[in-house]
Amino acid sequence: MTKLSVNINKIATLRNARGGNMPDLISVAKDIEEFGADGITVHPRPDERHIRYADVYALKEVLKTEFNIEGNPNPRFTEMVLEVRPEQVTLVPDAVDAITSNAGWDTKKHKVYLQEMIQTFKEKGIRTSIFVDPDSAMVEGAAETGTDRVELYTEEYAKVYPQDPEKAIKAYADAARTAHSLGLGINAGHDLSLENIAYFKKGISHLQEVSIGHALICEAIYLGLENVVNMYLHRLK
Ligand SMILES: CC(=O)[C@@H](O)[C@H](O)COP(=O)(O)O
Ligand SMILES: NCC(=O)COP(=O)(O)O
Repeated sequence: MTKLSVNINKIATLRNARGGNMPDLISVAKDIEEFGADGITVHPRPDERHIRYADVYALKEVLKTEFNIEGNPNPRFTEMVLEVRPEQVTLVPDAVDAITSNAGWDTKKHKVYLQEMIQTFKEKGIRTSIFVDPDSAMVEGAAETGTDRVELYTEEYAKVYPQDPEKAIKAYADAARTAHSLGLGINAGHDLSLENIAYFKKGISHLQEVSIGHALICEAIYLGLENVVNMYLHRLK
């Protein structure tokens, strides 16, 4: 069984668009858990353009499933994660102005830094995961940091999948084999969707968890649209 952690960044994006509290992030997270998801993921960014730091503390109070906090472990992020103590922290090397995550860690170059950060989080009992490209050398570097898991950055898979699924999965299957042989747990995420998730799951053995946000929220809007349009039409009769 692969766990599904729903990334709710986009719910916060929508809420922030009007400055009020609609949709209510906390209620949505609780509902997502009720609907059966295995966890909730958030990725607070320094500009708080979607998830706010205050949201993270509020979520911790109510969540019953696994809480996964993603981000670049700058001092503010690190302090928050250590206070909140989620089940999992996923370290992502995103630049302050990045529109979204766009690369995995160079685990060789940043090995000492990552070792220190991983130890800091693990001392508080927080499971750790390092965001990496599907590159066995980077997975090996991650293993040397002492992390519990890696998260395979799946944007490239999602991009290539529609033209050539076999080509799209190859590097990920190799990287996952390396990770498993080194005793690392395997997570994956970024641009996974209803279209590409089943093939990914089939091709990656020992896939423990996927975190999915952007496509899942788009799909939820689209799949709910006909129903809601009809509910309005009914009220306008
Ligand atoms: C770590 C990762 O893969 C990201 O997909 C992420 O958490 C999404 O962040 P945004 O919602 O800010 O694009
Ligand atoms: N770790 C990936 C994640 O949380 C969600 O990524 P996306 O589905 O929003 O691209």
